[in-house]
Amino acid sequence: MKVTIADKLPEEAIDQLKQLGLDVDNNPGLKEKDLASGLKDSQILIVRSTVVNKECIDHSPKLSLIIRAGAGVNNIDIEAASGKGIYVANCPGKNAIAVAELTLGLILSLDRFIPQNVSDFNAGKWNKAAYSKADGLYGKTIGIIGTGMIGQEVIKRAQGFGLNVIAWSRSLTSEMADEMEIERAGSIQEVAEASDILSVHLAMNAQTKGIISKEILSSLKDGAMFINTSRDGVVDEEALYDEVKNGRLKAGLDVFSDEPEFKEGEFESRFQGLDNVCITHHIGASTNQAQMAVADDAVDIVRGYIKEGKVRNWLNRCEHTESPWQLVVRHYDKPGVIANVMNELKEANINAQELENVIFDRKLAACCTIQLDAEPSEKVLNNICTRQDEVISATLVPRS
Ligand SMILES: NC(=O)c1ccc[n+]([C@@H]2O[C@H](COP(=O)([O-])OP(=O)(O)OC[C@H]3O[C@@H](n4cnc5c(N)ncnc54)[C@H](O)[C@@H]3O)[C@@H](O)[C@H]2O)c1
Ligand SMILES: O=C(O)CC[C@@H](O)C(=O)O
Repeated sequence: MKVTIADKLPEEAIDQLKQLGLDVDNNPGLKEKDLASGLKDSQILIVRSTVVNKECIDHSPKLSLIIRAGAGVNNIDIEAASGKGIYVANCPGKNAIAVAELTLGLILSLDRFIPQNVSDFNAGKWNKAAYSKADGLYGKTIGIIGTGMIGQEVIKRAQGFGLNVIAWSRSLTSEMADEMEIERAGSIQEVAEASDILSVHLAMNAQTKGIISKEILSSLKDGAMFINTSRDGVVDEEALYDEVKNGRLKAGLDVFSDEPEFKEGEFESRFQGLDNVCITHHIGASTNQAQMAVADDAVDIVRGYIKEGKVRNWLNRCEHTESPWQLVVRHYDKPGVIANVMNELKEANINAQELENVIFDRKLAACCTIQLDAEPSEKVLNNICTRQDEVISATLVPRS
């Protein structure tokens, strides 16, 4: 089995994949356009930020598993993968601490002008007067949008700095907020109005696109900080640019729309040269600790897939098959038993949507659970049970 790695992974992870007996095509320089012609003979693709588009998926006949060595999966066309029966999995939470650490770094940098201090120092300029005008963080309010893995790590660290935390998240309950010792808000707007710092930690998808709108940004206090370490698309970047250009807001960004796809080289951005903006090179996840944790997780997903046929963190599984019936067939463990059951269902024009076969100790008997899109008749059930040397029992259970 072949695995292609289209981004940089630690050597240790590559060695572990080889030890699993895989043919490893380690090609960290591959870009979206290189993948578009497809992966001719790879069953597994591991990427970080490299875009995996529909063309790649449509032209990769053997591809069966795509692993995002990271959290966000908006660089993978999941819909196209689902249409071709390709598993998509990610490594959630493994880089959350690293991103939270950077988030606090951006906040401190903006408050204490750290990048400008260093840059002036290196240019041989001493400017203590200019850099002695920080506000300080203690006792201020940070608003967190999205209390997933990263949001929660940011909250802990912000509390360590003596910041008050107010948060909005679609699944944040009062009980959870009490446990985290934070204030729960009813809307993003409410958070923005109360915050000196607004930090966004949402996944990027159709519902979160532009969710930090012009209105949200304009309801931030004068001089407030906006921090984005999630994805550029969650914020109305035009509105953000206007707010920082006119000096009303400060921004700390690890993600922005004209982020280069290449790893090293010259580039231009309208955010360059603004003193109230601190931008990093999409390095939220890029600590050795996080990269090792993510890579270990990716290898573990591959291991589970090739050894047990199971994909951990499988993201594009249909949550509800809507199959109204479940057929539970206890049977003797021998060749052709399930094929014969399936044949009876096929003759009755019944579709089996999901199927799981498990085997019992002593390897004599097994149990096959099949989700069906229609109710089999008595006759079909009797036909299945007729083969007494194969089937022990067949029980039909309604799923609703
Ligand atoms: N800067 C970096 O290097 C870096 C590294 C890791 C992750 N990220 C980004 O940060 C994001 C968050 O990462 P995480 O590990 O906290 O993920 P997570 O899955 O734990 O949290 C995602 C959050 O987004 C919310 N969300 C998702 N869909 C939503 C919707 N439709 N409406 C409202 N809320 C929605 C969830 O409720 C949750 O609060 C990732 O998706 C990724 O884009 C960036
Ligand atoms: O791999 C990276 O460098 C970025 C990863 C990050 O954006 C993520 O979503 O996990």
